[in-house]
Amino acid sequence: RGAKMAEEVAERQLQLLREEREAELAEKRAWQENISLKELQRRGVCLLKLQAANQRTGLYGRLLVTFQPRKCYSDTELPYNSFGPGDIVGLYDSVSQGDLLSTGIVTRITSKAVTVAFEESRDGMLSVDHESLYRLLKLANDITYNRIKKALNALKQYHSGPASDLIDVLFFSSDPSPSSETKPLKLYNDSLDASQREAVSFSLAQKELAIIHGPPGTGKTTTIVEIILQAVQQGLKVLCCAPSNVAVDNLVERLAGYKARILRLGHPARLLEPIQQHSLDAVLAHSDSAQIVADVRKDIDQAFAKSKKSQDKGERGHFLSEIKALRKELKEREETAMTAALTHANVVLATNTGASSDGPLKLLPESYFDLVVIDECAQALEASCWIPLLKAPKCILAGDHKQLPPTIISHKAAAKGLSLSLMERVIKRYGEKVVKMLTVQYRMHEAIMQWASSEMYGGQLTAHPSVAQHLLKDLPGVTCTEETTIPLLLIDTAGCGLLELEVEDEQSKGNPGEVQLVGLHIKALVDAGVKAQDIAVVAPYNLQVDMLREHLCHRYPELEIKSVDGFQGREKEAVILSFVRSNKKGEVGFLAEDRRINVAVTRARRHVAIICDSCTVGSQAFLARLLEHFRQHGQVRTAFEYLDDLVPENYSHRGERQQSTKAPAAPSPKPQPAAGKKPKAAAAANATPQKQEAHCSPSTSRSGGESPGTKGDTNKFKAVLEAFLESGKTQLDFPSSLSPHDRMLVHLLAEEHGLQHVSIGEGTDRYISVRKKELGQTVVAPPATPREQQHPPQPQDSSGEAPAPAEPGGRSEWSGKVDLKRLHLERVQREKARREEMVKKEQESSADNRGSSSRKKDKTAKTTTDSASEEDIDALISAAVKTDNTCGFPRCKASVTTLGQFCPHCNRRYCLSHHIPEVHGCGDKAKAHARQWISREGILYPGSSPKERSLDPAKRAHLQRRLDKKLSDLTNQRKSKKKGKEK
Ligand SMILES: Nc1ncnc2c1ncn2[C@@H]1O[C@H](COP(=O)(O)OP(=O)(O)OP(=O)(O)O)[C@@H](O)[C@H]1O
Ligand SMILES: [Zn+2]
Ligand SMILES: [Zn+2]
Repeated sequence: RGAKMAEEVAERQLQLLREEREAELAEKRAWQENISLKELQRRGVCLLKLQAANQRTGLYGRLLVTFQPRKCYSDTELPYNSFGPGDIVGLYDSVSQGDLLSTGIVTRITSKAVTVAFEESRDGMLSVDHESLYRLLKLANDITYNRIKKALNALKQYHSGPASDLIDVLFFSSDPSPSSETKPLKLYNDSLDASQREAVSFSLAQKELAIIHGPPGTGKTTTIVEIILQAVQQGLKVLCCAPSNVAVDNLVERLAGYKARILRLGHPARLLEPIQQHSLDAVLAHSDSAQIVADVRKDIDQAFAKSKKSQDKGERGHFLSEIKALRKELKEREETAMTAALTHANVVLATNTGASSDGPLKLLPESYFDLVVIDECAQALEASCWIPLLKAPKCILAGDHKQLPPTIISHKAAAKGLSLSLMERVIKRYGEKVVKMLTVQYRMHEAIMQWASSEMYGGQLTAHPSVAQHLLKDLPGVTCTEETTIPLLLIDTAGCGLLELEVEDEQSKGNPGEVQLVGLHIKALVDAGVKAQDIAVVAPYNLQVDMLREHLCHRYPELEIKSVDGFQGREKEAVILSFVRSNKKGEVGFLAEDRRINVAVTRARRHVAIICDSCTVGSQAFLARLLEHFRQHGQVRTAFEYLDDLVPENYSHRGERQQSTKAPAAPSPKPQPAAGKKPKAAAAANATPQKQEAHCSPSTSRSGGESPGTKGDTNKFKAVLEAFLESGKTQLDFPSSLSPHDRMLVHLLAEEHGLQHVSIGEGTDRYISVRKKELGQTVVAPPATPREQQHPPQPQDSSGEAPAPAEPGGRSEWSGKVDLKRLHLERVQREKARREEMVKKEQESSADNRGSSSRKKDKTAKTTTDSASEEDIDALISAAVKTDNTCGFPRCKASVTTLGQFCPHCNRRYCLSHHIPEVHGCGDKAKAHARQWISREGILYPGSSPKERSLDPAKRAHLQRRLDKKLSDLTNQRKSKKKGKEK
């Protein structure tokens, strides 16, 4: 029955592969026909204008030619390309129109040269001269296809052989045999954790099949290496494969560290010595017969050179037949040496296709191997796994089927099951019986891991203590900033009008606004000392990847910018994700694949920043939960904080209009059609809270010019509020369908009209409620929403003197002028001052050692205790001002009588270089305040600071005064700065 099933599956796989092959060929054809060579080069699949730098004879008598860019300049590098070892390329004459000279395999690629191995062509010798220009084009890889096809045909006809029992188990015709008893193991690596140890002994004890499920960072390779070493110890011969050269090299490198006798077949992707020395080429070069083989090759090269020089046809023919004879001799000698190398090794490593029987493995007997190990099995086509699987009675599959499956060009073939990996197929059937999952991860900060764990891995992951709390700030050379001390950051563009580009192609989406935000966040990280090489920018769409590269590559050459799919298997200290999608329909396209998001997030070790439109992206439940996780456990910022020229006129009233002619290359969103706005205004007029999907059509305009939609909204809300003021009602609830931006408008207008307002409810249920103020009384938020805060605006004189007592219910003077942009500016300033301070501190510290600063220290200490005990803040301030007219910062002697700034958090005055809260130690308080404030604006969700609880009214008023004071100070500061600029 197993044979029957195997036959069916093999037949079906063959059919799907044919479809896939067709799709691949069609794609390559389309490239060649419709796309210019330049464009192909830009896409990395073509290299133009190459010169042959050198040629020699390699393994199997193949001609190895190294190509370099034309030597116009001394130090030319190859352009960006996606060529890799094992790729099939076509060699073309650069001048003539597309003459295919030969096809070959890339064997090596560096930044400056690519080496291609050309098979012996039927009609004699390929001749490459050193003057002409050539181009290389990646071709559909028919070697891979043919090898897979061959393996499937072999599977179809498999009657008896080493893999018979395994085939039965993998096609469910017989259950896995009970596992054997094993002695306790003596581990090679005794730092393995419990789950890894369990996986090792389980794998060794199983008869036919074991699966190791290794979630991100759980040491899957570490575990496999131990299993292989143990198997070798037991005298087994192991064939170890993976779908990609990179994954194979990874195993080679790790096994080499244990001095195992290993042999790497095929073309290592990496040129590192520890890997190269185990390649078949290198092993043969060191073998006994190496000298003879080398001599024969030299003879071939000489005969070849002579044949080229010779004019006489007969003479040339003579050389060519000599070469033929020499090649035959070479082949025999090489095969003898290869067989010796293969049998000497205990572990043979190759890609799945590299394990094909048309390669060196044909030299070994059929039942040679005892165990096949396939790493990254969830990323391999099942069909490709059958190439190695037919060679042994037992297999161990390792991988993570919760990450992305193999890339498949034909959507149809994928849908019909081609993308279902062997690993997933078998797990679906046998489950626990054959799987062990690794559960301790050594990569991510706990907060990053937690989401992936609960969404994808049944909540079973734990973070190893060595990584559980690690942050960017813990890296050498990185200073503490807001950005380097948080593992999760969500930069939300909801309501900011940063729409995705309108491109027809579902595959290529871009978002210039997000590109900008990525750039700003990178700058913040790099300024804090994070190395660009420790940062990755990951986007799900290639167009966005291109745009990000264009914008960022020259500034940060070390920065890696990749698609999610291209970053699988990798990790970085900091990962910035640009989700791209921002549209009214809530379309998320590619993002709807949970596994893609899982991969994207779990690349990060210490910091993940997601830049997205929470409105669009949040329309998908899985993504909504991701964003919610960030709100709960991370920090949330709005894009308004970053982009100065994004703040539309309505956010900053009275002549503070942004003249943002310097707006970056971004699509100017089309003005919203008035009709689209009507329902919202009508809903607002109805003024009944409705539970419906948050309506979040981006209603702001990037341009500083007229934005009819926004203006219209302002006027409508204004009218609604004015009607309410004249009515006898005391409370007006706006519907929850208002976008965050609209809530903000209402907020600002309410302030202008001296109305109190609260935002109530969570997420999409959130709505804003406006109330008339009763003099001398504070309206308290409904008890159901303890986190909510009113925003009673307090007028403050802004002279920098001690603040006047609060006047509840007074009309706000500054309300309209406050905007989120200010919070951003504030933060920028804080960070700047903080850095300057660090430098200064270093300089001061030496001087301090001898100087007597004790007098000053006493004073500071006194003020601290005062501030801690005093309740009457105003009294305290005047006292402090009287007793101390030098800066409150330890060791600073600057006078603050005229130029000081008051810190509302610690109630002290500081000189201009120390007044920033972060500089003198009030950073956390200031941050909490800023966040709270954003939350209250309704532009963001209140989850950003979950610890903030409802305060009693007195304390709240007190805090409010401090905040107000700070903000008015900042306003003044900005005003004076502006004046300064104008001069
Ligand atoms: N038992 C362990 N104790 C300490 N560190 C470990 C342990 N196991 C793995 N690690 C560390 O975790 C990191 C990832 O391990 P490894 O390279 O084996 O995983 P991988 O399988 O390549 O990655 P992934 O699990 O993401 O596929 C490495 O830095 C490794 O040193
Ligand atoms: Zn302070
Ligand atoms: Zn100072």
